Amino acid sequence: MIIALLSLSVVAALIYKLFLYPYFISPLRHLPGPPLGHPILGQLPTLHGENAGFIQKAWFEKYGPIIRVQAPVGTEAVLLEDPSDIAACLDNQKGMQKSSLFRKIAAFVAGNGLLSYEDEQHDRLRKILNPAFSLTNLTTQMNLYYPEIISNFIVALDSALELKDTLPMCEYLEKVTLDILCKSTFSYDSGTLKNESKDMVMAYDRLVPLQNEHTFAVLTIIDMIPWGLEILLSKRILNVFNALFSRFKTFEFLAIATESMKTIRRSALGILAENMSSESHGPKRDVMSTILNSHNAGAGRDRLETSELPDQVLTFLTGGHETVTAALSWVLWFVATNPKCQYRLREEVRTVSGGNDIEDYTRIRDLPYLDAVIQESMRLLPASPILHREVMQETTVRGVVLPKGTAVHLFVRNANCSKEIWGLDADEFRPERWENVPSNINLAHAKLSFGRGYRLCIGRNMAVQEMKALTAYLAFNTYELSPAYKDQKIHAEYLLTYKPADGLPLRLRRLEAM
Ligand code: HEM
Repeated sequence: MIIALLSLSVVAALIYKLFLYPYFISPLRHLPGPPLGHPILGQLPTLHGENAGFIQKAWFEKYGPIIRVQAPVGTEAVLLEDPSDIAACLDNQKGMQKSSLFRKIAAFVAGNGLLSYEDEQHDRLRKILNPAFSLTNLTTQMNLYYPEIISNFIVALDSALELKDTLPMCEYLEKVTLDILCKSTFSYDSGTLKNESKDMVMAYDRLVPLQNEHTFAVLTIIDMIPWGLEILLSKRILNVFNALFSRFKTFEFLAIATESMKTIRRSALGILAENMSSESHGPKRDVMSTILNSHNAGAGRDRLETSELPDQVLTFLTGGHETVTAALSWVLWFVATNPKCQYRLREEVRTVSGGNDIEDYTRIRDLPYLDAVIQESMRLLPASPILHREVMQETTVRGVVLPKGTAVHLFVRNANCSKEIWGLDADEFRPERWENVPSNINLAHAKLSFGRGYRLCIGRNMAVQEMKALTAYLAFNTYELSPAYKDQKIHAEYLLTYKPADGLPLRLRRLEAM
């Protein structure tokens, strides 16, 4: 009898969620939008994938700048693509916050930090961490890896090129960006380019592939059960049931992630303890050492607890590695497929290089065409093409009242390609557009690839600096890049970052010494 009643309530709840609510009750049901899609998954399969952002372009063209779609299991999402709407949402700290599902997942894979916190916790941490990313500190951090790690990259490419002329560029970029990130954020030699097997790097390598559709599907479904995700991802449950999880394919990722995170936290604590010791601490100027200095000097709320430190390392790894790799991959793609741009870039870099390398980074930093190429690549193919928000307090967008709890997807990639801002050739790669930006263009709306507002990417300057250094010094000063095969097209995938799905094979030819 009880089982029959339970089954009946589940069926009734499903009918309500999947049919009654979206078609007859939802206050957003009158908003234009595509058909509700798959009864369980809704439009989820079209929201992610190879052409994230652009596949929905047709929807925006057909239904207007604010549309409603069905997300999994009866949940709804509102999609926005207009740059000023997106900017307003990102500025609206009280009304909209980062989606709670994303924050729970971020807490699981990156610990307690900027990616998972909101409100006071976020404001406090941001205030403590901001100074470590100041422009003065960035220049010092640059000296920690430039040009040494970049030279290691050249060596790795050169030795691979002895065997073949086409290389999977993402593999090499992932290595060099991890080495750079570890060095500049906590003075750690991760040794990835040299294929050294370090515990922390191996653990991180096991963590990255878990960012896949399976993981997101399982976590999204469990999040639909009240407190489901909070309980499942609590430290106690993960520790006690680890062995059990590893026996089931569906939950295996939980066991792998838990073990990897433990190793990363343990290693990070060891490295930070060493950095804190008096003799090594003084001269170090990496991000974590700067934070540790204020940690030692600060008091009360302005001081990070020692227990909070390893999670900052995890946050920087999660926020700053895959994103830079993805963004750099697209720069290489555009340059390889635009010979004129490559020629001009090389000519510009030559003006500041002596011989085969550029020892002084400050000479690269201000090169206008290099800057334009990076901006243009990040405009067209941003590493984070969609930002996810959840309405916290009833909010009005374009005259539409969005009730608390509504999921809002902000299509940054579409906004970046606004014809109103950039004109009819907005979808084309044309770095020259950045050299003379008309004064009527609102740059604050034209540059959303690092987000905006209180959650604006904390590592944006570090990322651009690194991208400029690698682009100028490595690829174009010494190599000629071209597609790996005739009619090569972009094969991309999007989950947390938008990146090449095929590893970005490119042909490289070493140029004669200049
Ligand atoms: C090209 C490379 C990068 C891109 C495209 C990128 C993009 C973004 C975007 C769009 C956001 C805002 C997310 C939102 O509002 O939901 C963000 C936030 C963040 N990024 Fe980046 N990022 C990059 C590099 C980095 C680097 C190098 C680091 C650290 C070393 C980093 C650390 C973070 C952190 C911690 C946040 C959260 C900030 C907060 O909520 O206060 N990112 N990033």
